[in-house]
Amino acid sequence: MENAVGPSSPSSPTQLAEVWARIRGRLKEEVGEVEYRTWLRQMTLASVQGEEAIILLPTRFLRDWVRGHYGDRLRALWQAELPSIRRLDFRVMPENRAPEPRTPAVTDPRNGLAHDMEATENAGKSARITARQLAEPVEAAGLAEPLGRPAEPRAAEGRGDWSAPLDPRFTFDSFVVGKPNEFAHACARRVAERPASPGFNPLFLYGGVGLGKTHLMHASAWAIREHAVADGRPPLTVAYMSAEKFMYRFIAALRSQSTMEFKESLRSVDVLLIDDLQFLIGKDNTQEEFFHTFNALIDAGKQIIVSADKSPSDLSGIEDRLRTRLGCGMVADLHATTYELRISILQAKAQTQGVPVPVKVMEFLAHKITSNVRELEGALNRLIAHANLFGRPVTLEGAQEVLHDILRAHDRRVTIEEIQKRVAEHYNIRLTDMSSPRRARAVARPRQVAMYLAKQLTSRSLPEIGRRFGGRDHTTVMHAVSRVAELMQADSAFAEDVELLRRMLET
Ligand SMILES: Nc1ncnc2c1ncn2[C@@H]1O[C@H](COP(=O)(O)OP(=O)(O)OP(=O)(O)O)[C@@H](O)[C@H]1O
Repeated sequence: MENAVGPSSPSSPTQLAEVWARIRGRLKEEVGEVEYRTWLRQMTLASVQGEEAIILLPTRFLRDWVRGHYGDRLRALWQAELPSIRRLDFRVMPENRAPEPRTPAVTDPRNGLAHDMEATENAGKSARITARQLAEPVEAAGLAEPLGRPAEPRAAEGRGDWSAPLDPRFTFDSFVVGKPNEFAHACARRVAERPASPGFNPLFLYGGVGLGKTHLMHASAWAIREHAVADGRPPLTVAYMSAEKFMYRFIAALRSQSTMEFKESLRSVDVLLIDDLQFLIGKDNTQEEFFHTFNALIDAGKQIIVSADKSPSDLSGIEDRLRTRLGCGMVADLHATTYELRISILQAKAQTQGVPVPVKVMEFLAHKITSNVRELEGALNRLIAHANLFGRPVTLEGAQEVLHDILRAHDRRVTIEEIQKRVAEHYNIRLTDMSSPRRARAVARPRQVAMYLAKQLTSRSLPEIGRRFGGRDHTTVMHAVSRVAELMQADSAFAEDVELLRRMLET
């Protein structure tokens, strides 16, 4: 591995990794979590050679997109960190590289209609395929390929931009089954085999962050589509979107007086996947629209799969009639991972990447990173990227060094007192006001922020948090948490403030 040269070069691999982590962190702050997760999360730094940093992406489509949309910004961020870097070279990860295209990439992928079709065709599971393409004709679908091969790009047909791409990595093949997720997995498989059968419609998947809800949803959708193709049935339309996106599309349709079009486009799908339904809590109008869409699809014998962080009965803030409907199919939860499942997942992921990872390192990770699979996967990817970058094997010592920041965050327990102190300082109020009965907004809002952060950053229950804030009731805490979440959605400056506090508390 060649490091950067020049006066501002990092002197060690760890420093370079830190530079890269900072650049990613900044970009994430600038573009926001959702955009970052969609387009940028899969970037890997391959090497720094002289004036050039080489960045890898899993597909040609993503490479072109990232280069086209974020290339300049990334270069500026690199220059701010290491002025010696003058160029960025975006490449497709070698194992995913596909032959050059016969046709160029087409149209904006955000409209859910088209992308670098041939990259998808050639890269198989490594490419992103839009929901629209799931509905491509059978002849073009290629039965031999698990994901099918999309047809030639069509002209945009104005189906709206309500559907997001399914993630080609999220299949049943890549899902590791263990005790905590076996029931949810069995349900998702059952739905994939016989969609829209009574008792399994809707399928409601719930569980904590990063435990595989989205993965299972997408896996079902891929499989439903494959089965239809294999049985020679007409192609199915699968639409996937977050509840948040549903709301924004709905609002946009209201504004542009095109609600009929919105309704029709949604009601014409065969399978509807809605992620993170909890976002609709307190959004009564959107809930109502969703309720009607839901009923229309179920009545028409279409499959719906929904994910959320809580079971239907615990989704307070969602109208009763919708909660009842959501719970009337199959409800399956994903439990927190066990040590055994974490080890199995690490083994599977390391094997896919083709990099030997010593058992000791896997045990270490499985012991240390217990929160969710996303973090576990992220840590492993970082180790592997590091090993590739510097041409060294993965070792336990290396892992401790490379992951020191993640491990520190996991070792660290933020206390409610620290949160109160930090928030009080930030908003310039007295610490005692955290537990005082004062209700003036100048103190009530910071208090709500502190309650929200206490819920996010500690494992304390709502009643316990309430007790620490001057003996308040758990419903007050609950209200504070949803109010702050709502304000964060509506006011980006406020959201930034809260995120900043969270970061300060986490480090
Ligand atoms: N059992 C598993 N086997 C393999 N990979 C898994 C498993 N569970 C989760 N993952 C991986 O962990 C990451 C996070 O999973 P996913 O996005 O599905 O979580 P989620 O429950 O939808 O989280 P969120 O609540 O944040 O939306 C994904 O990369 C997914 O592939």
